[in-house]
Amino acid sequence: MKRVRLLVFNAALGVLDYHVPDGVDVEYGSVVIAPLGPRQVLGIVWEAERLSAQDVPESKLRPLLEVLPVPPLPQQLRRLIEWTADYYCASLSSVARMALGSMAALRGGGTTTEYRLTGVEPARLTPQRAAALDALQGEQASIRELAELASVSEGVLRGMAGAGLLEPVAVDLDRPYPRARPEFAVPHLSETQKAAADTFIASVREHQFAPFLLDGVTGSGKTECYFEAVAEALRLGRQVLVLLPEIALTENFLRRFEQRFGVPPVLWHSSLKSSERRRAWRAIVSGDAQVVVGARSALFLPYASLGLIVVDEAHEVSFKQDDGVRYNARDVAVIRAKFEKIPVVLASATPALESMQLAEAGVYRKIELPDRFGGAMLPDIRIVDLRHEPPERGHWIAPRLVEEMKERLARGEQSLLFLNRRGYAPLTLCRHCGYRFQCPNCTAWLVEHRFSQRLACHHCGHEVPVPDACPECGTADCLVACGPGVERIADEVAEILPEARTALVTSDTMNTPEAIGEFVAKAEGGAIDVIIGTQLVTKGYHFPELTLVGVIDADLGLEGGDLRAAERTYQQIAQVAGRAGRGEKPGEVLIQTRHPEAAVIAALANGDRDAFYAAETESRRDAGAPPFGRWAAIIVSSEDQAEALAAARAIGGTAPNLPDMLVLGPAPAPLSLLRGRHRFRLLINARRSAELQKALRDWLEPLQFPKGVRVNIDVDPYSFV
Ligand SMILES: Nc1ncnc2c1ncn2[C@@H]1O[C@H](COP(=O)(O)OP(=O)(O)OP(=O)(O)O)[C@@H](O)[C@H]1O
Ligand SMILES: [Zn+2]
Repeated sequence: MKRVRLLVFNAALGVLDYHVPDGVDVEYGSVVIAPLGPRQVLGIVWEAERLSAQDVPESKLRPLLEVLPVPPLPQQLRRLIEWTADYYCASLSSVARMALGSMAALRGGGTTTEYRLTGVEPARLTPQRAAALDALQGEQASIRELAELASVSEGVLRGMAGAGLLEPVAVDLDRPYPRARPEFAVPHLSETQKAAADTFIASVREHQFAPFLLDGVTGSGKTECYFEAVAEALRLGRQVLVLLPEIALTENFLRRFEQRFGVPPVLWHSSLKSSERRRAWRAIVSGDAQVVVGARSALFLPYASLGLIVVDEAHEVSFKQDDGVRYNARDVAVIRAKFEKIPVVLASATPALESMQLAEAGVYRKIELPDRFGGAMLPDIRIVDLRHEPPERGHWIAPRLVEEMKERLARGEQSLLFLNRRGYAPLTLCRHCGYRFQCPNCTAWLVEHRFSQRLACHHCGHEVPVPDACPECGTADCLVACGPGVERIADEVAEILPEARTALVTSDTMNTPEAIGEFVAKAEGGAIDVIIGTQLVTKGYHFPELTLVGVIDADLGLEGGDLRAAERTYQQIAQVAGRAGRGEKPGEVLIQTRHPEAAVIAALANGDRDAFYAAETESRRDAGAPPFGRWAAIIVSSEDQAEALAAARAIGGTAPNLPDMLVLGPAPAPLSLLRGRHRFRLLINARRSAELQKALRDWLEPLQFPKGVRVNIDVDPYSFV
């Protein structure tokens, strides 16, 4: 090639042509450095006919500077990048960026320097050094990462290195990962499990596109089944990608994986240290990484020879990314499998309605595991009607649930209380003047956190200490906490069962792998009597002694204008209920509600999943909602309210008039102020036949907005705030 077209990592420019100097070898997919004005830019060599660019005469082309020493991005991945950009109305470069690791990873292996404590403990220390010594026990990372961990400046750490308190360690960036062993601990599968596993194994061997919906009740052994497919891919020397919805779940997964295959898998997520990131990326690209477990961002990496993708807890909404490229990793995983010609397994006990529909239509092959493993029964589910059995004044746990918890404690069994609300109380107000604490940057109340003694915004992170007096009227000791968060429930448990050993499980308390690991070990070892947690404890865990689950407020998720509220409530409660009675003892679930008549609550109480899906399907069909119709959202925001409104009106005013597309709005978003930006939304409801993305592009591309305005398109939105 003498002339190449590059996808460049510069949002404004996008595509540029360059000259290839003599003696330089490039292929499609090569990652290169090119000159751009006085600077340099990273680019990927792309098929010229697939990207339109300005025609520049040969003589004006500037030469490429360098081809980076990494394998070219494979063709299947380039097609996936194009598909994703097209489907989600995103720029190619923003999608392609997710395929590349750090610049350092692209530059090649070698070594990097990390630091760790030497163990020297001087007699006298500055408070900052003392704090750093405490915080950095057992850690090894770059100075910058350690500074962040210890909340001190890099200067302090450099000083400590100079004083011999920290020592440098050379880290080989390309050191290989230990090899996973498919025969390390082969389980004895039940007949149904074996049939499922054999189907997956055959499919891995075939190396053809095959989407599966693994629909198995909680505790049926879905993991064991797809592990057999992983084993087969390992035997064949192909790579496997397992996507999990949250980093918090990886800890548990790592342990199970290690028990089965003898070594942990390769991790990929946003909080890896830079050296781990480089090592993982390079191993993924070379094919050395056999099994990669990650959050959604692992989906776009340039695997050398992918043989299988698993999306576990595939119904989880966190597979949908809500900033940057607004893609749904579950859906893109299926598309990737198609381009790679491999099987993809979507595993869930509560599949999304969209997935069920695709299975029914024969697009996905449904594999069912209708029973729990080892003869365990699904738990008994009962309703506590809070209108007839209210908790005591100022309390949140109804008497019947209290009694059941006491019984469990007496028998040495575990209980789990679920409330999907972090903090102590969602609203704080002044008893004297009615003042409510609100976030200055967002349309949201500040949530009280008792442990940290702060009022915090869960949207932007704004925090203030809890004041002694009302900031409005100045009255002292007049603030009241309204409503419960998990911290408040934990207080109540301490009051009613003072002798119980409790664990509070939220993203505030379980924010490191160590904390999660410690919790799991304690819960499994019977050192915890009552677990109180948010959605973090609803899935993935297997505690055999856990026999009681209490849902504190089943109505919580049904409030608000979310189009998937009923489905989400169903999934969340069915999942948390699924933690009960997984061992030999039967489980029981009590659901506290004020709306026992609501279809979703009734379906849960009757254990009638089909009834729920049938009712939900009908209401979606009536509303033209997915999977029967499609939604897209346009979110317009600016720090200036008038500017945002004007832009939203301009968009609304030029809305296309198409027979298969209905445009609603603009209207102020429910979160009309978020991180200091004023927000307006338009919602588009389209028939399946509509060319939705094309219509959106034709509509929005000609429009021009002031610099401060952001216009985001959200195709298949999950968030309606
Ligand atoms: N064939 C088997 N042999 C031994 N143990 C098994 C087998 N199948 C499942 N188990 C055990 O049963 C428990 C439940 O299995 P697993 O966690 O895979 O279920 P799951 O379907 O993923 O459940 P959930 O959806 O609730 O997370 C686990 O502890 C698992 O190790
Ligand atoms: Zn805020």
